[in-house]
Amino acid sequence: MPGLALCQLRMLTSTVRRRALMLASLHRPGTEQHPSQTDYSGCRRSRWSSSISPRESEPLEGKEQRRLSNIYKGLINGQRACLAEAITLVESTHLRKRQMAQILLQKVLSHHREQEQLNNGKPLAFRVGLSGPPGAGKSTFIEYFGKMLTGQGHKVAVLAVDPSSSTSGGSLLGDKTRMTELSRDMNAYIRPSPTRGTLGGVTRTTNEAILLCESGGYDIVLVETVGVGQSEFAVADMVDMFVLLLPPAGGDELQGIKRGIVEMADLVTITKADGDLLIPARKIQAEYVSALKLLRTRSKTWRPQVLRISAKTGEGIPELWKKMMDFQNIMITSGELIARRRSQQKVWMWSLIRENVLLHFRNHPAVKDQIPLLEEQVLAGVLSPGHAADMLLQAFSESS
Ligand SMILES: Nc1nc2c(ncn2[C@@H]2O[C@H](COP(=O)(O)OP(=O)(O)OP(=O)(O)O)[C@@H](O)[C@H]2O)c(=O)[nH]1
Repeated sequence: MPGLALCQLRMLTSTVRRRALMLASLHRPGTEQHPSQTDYSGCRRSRWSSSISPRESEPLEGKEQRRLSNIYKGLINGQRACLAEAITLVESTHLRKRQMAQILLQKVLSHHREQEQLNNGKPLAFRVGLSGPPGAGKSTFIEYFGKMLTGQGHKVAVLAVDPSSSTSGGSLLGDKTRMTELSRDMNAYIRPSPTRGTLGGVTRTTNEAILLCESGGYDIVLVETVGVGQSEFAVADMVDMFVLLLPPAGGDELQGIKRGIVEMADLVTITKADGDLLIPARKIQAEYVSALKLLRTRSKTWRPQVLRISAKTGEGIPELWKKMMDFQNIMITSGELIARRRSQQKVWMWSLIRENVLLHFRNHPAVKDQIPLLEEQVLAGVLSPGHAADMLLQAFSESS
């Protein structure tokens, strides 16, 4: 390895170690710092202008410290306004706000771990992903289900991952007007999908929002996504249980459902099983029962099942909740739930790295101007994709 590269690697290793030690001390009980005391001023500025690491931050000003401190206190005391403010902070693309968000998240993580220890190591909340094609009946179901759960004394948060909102500028999912009753319930918190950002960015902020909701005392977190694009896979990677909602319609309407996503499902739920739709719902249920037998299972201890529900009559919904709790108990007892969460942390870290590295690459002066030209040549068939990628990567590595 050339001397310069070796030297850079050593510097990077020591920076990473220093930072890991600093964060570890933030997590250790008894060594937590108040957000306002967390000072990263001794750290150098990174060349990665797009990075969101607190390593880059200037010390917090007094008013920023007070703001973070108020948000944190309000959040852990269950104040919805503070939860909303905390999520707005993590969703912000403004660099300074992202830095503040990271400081808040460190503190929240530390609080979260303490609470889990007090809870005998058991998770504080049950994270459930809900996905299905447009019109499957997701919001009608969440409205009914959410009300049932708050009626039983739970606190329910509904978060949305909606890739279409980034392009359309409006959020389909989690929209409060879709769940009028639940949005008025003081024990429910509904957060629409952010209307800006890439899917990667939206999934990162959703992961962070889950943590914030849990710290705000919400013991059931429902993460809703529309069954298009890659968002269902992203959601399956951030929850304890992934539930697929399918309408009682076959053929064309279900063609968009990817086989891969059925494999991710811990439960398949056929919606609208009432009135004239009851017979088609039974038929679809039987089809999915047969199809699931052929698919490999994700868990060693849980076999996915197919249920029928109606959010209009409420039929099947208490049974669905019972199945969900069975799943949670089995997964906690077998240790799979904790293992799933741990591996999700790694997936999350790598997806963050991928997103940041790609952004850095695309914006790097050595390649930025070349990208449109090379893309054009690849599209015209003049240059092979492999050759174009090699040229860009070489230009990048030579200048880094
Ligand atoms: N009969 C019957 N109709 C239902 C039921 N649940 C939902 N619907 C109807 O199905 C349609 C779509 O329901 P939504 O809850 O808006 O579906 P969604 O999946 O949230 O739709 P998107 O917002 O497009 O993703 C509406 O007209 C609902 O009234 C049900 O249990 N029974």
